[in-house]
Amino acid sequence: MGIENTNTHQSQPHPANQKQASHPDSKAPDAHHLISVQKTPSKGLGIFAEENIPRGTRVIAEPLLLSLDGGSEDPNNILRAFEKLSNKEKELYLQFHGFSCQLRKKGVERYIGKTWSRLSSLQKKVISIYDANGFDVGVFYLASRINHSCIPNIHYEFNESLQKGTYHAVRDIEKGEELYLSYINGGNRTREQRQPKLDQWGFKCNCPACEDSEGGRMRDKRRKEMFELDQKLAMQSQYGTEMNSMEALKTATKLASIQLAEGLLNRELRVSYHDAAKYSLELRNVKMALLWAEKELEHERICLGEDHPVYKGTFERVKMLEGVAESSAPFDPSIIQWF
Ligand SMILES: C[S@@+](CC[C@H](N)C(=O)[O-])C[C@H]1O[C@@H](n2cnc3c(N)ncnc32)[C@H](O)[C@@H]1O
Repeated sequence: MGIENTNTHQSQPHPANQKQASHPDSKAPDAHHLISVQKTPSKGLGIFAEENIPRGTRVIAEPLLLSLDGGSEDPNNILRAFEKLSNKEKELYLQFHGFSCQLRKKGVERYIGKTWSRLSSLQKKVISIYDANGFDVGVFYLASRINHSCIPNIHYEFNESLQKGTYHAVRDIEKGEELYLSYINGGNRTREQRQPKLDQWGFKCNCPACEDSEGGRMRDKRRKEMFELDQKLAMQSQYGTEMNSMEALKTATKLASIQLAEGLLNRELRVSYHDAAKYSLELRNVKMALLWAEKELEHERICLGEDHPVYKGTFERVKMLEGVAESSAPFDPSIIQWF
């Protein structure tokens, strides 16, 4: 397959595709040999599967290229982080495409005390590259090339113990398919709620959940249903007054079943499994709680991997629940606090 770069080096492969020579962490225990960076028709560069990628594969595990110390709202943190990079790293960073929306530019002006137009062109470039490519803690050299879809096939999470971002396939991905992340927590949100958030990245999403077609409208109807279920669960978790435990359990399991049917296999599904385990325990049904907690654990194995601290925490909880399920001691309500 042809590999192209966006700008002046058309005849050169994208540096991230020169796997042995240029990847900043070529010893990473991941499967980045299964992917390549390519030009897309309308989204700039993107990442594509060069082979079939089975569900659960850790496609990328990479350290940050630019790591933020402090929040990204304050652009001074971004400028300071850039200054700390080596010349080679600065060169890699400056290859990215940048975009800052009007609202962001106003925020930058407040922090820096200068109008956007009076910033140096380097300052504007460094900030807008961060805005278009930063994934919560910084910018990744390879993974920041992954485009957005509201039905993503990849899950991103930062792994503190590895000090790397990990990117896992949440379903089987076929050779030739593009890899997608969700840039927002939009699984339980309608198109109208998602797009204003995506405006910050400067594009209109055209994924199957956003397209203006009968299929897109059906998906949106189900997102509306998911949003309502999610809101009920959020109120329940905050105030505990919305429903009784049985209704809350039914709400969580209904939400999980719609998420599964819609192919939403990311963070939101994990939360639904977790809620289902919690409300099963409130009903003092330890065996059912264990079944849901095992689903949560399996989901985390797929999305995060067994070396992630969150997976390890859930693993411990499952072990404790197994012990409780096997014990003949009376139910101890304090175990509900595990959730
Ligand atoms: C994290 S970067 C992704 C890589 C980028 N395409 C590139 O060429 O380097 C985010 C930028 O990619 C583009 N992008 C990502 N997802 C998109 C989508 N679904 N539709 C159109 N553009 C998208 C937007 O320009 C966005 O600001």
